[in-house]
Amino acid sequence: MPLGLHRTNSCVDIDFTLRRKFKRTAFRPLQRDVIVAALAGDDVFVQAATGFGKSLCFQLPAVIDHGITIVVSPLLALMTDQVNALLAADIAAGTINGNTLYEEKQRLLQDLATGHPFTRLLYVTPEQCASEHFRKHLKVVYEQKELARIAVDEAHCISEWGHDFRPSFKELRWFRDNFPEVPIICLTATATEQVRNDCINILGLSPSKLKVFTMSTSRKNLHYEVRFKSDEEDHFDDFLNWLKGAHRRRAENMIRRAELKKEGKRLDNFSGIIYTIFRQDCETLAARLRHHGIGAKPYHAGLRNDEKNETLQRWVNNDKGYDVIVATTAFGMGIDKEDVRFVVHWQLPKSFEGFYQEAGRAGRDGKASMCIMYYSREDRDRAYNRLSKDNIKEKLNLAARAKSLKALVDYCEDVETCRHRIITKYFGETEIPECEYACDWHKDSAKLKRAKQNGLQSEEWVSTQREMGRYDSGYDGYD
Ligand SMILES: Nc1ncnc2c1ncn2[C@@H]1O[C@H](COP(=O)(O)OP(=O)(O)OP(=O)(O)O)[C@@H](O)[C@H]1O
Repeated sequence: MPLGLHRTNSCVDIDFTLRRKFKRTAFRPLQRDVIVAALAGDDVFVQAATGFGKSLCFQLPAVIDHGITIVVSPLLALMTDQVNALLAADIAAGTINGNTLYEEKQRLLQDLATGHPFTRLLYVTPEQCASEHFRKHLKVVYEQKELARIAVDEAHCISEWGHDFRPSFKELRWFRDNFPEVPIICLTATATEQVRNDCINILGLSPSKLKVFTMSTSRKNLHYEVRFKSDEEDHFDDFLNWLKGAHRRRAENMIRRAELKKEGKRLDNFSGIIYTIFRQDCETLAARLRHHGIGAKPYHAGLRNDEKNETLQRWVNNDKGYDVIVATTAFGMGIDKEDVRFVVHWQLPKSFEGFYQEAGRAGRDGKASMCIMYYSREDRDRAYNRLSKDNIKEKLNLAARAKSLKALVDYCEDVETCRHRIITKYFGETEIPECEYACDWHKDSAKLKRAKQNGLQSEEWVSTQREMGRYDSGYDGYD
């Protein structure tokens, strides 16, 4: 007899659980269908925009179903954040990762060893899943028919064609090989068709029982804009003017003013993230902004853990002095702060998907938010340069990464197309996304063309400078 669970759930429970446990009044489009498929025991592949609400797609079934759900994620911040939120909702959840205290880890392992765990959702890293000790415990749970489901978050990490390939994700195939009846749900915001196929094949999702849900990657409340620059000028003033302008407009808008007052919010609490590539930029840029009265703080891997935690917490709480975080890549992934009003890329990031995910930290409450990319041809060349150096170190998926970077450069250089359209097309969508003046091209295409003409150095100038060795890569490693 197969060791899978006997499923007797009825859809009637779903709305009740949504309201009672998750304190939400209605599902977002397709969330219900995903949850119904998961509860029916199907394998599920979900691709949906950043901020769509993918977590609910495995959390709600985990609460309804009998047994434990193992959630595999590469993002430590996400695990802690989600576990805390679940515990606050009185749902038994835990995480085992590199930061878990010894006692807590032992408690969770003992819970598994009973075969009938009390924990409903256990968040683990892919590395943890590869440990023999952990696997032994999971087998006990499986034999007791208490292993409800495996959820693989950020599933694109499985594919060598993904922007964030992690070899440890490939080992997750072990679940299907050892627990063939236990359904798997995998979720991502960023998968091209190739990445999607890789996820399905590598995890061994069964074609006969697989439900694929792909939703548009489009986020219509995000306003995308590219601002052109060159090495010859500092774009700090351009950004400062934009930010001060946003503060001013808030102050002048009587209705908004009254709303903020009622909510007890500061006028200058215009929360945002600036992504930079270099640690040094985080420090200097944050200091320059502070000098101009902006509450800005740096965040990078060179800071102490307690400093980073304090900065993150105070930014999430909207404390004065913590409005803008100047961070190296990947800051905020897994942090569910809903009122981020802008995300700025100070330089060209290293992949299209990385750009999309980082920009996607903005406007998770559905309100209009800005995503500004500062682009120069010198930055473009430096990005290609770093790519080749990274590859010397890692020897990993160079072709995929070069393709992704090229797509991002094309996005920046394109002054003939809606930005939302470029993004959805990259992810293989054919439908034209809605864009109501939510990109620089739709707002004023002639102005955009002029800005490119005036703002970028010509290719000839860039190549001459390169040949003369006038700029180096400034590269000291990503965080
Ligand atoms: N049905 C719903 N009604 C209201 N809010 C919801 C609903 N579903 C999810 N949310 C909220 O939406 C926010 C985003 O959800 P979640 O963190 O799961 O996004 P995500 O799809 O994983 O995005 P990302 O890929 O960017 O991490 C959360 O605050 C979550 O509580």
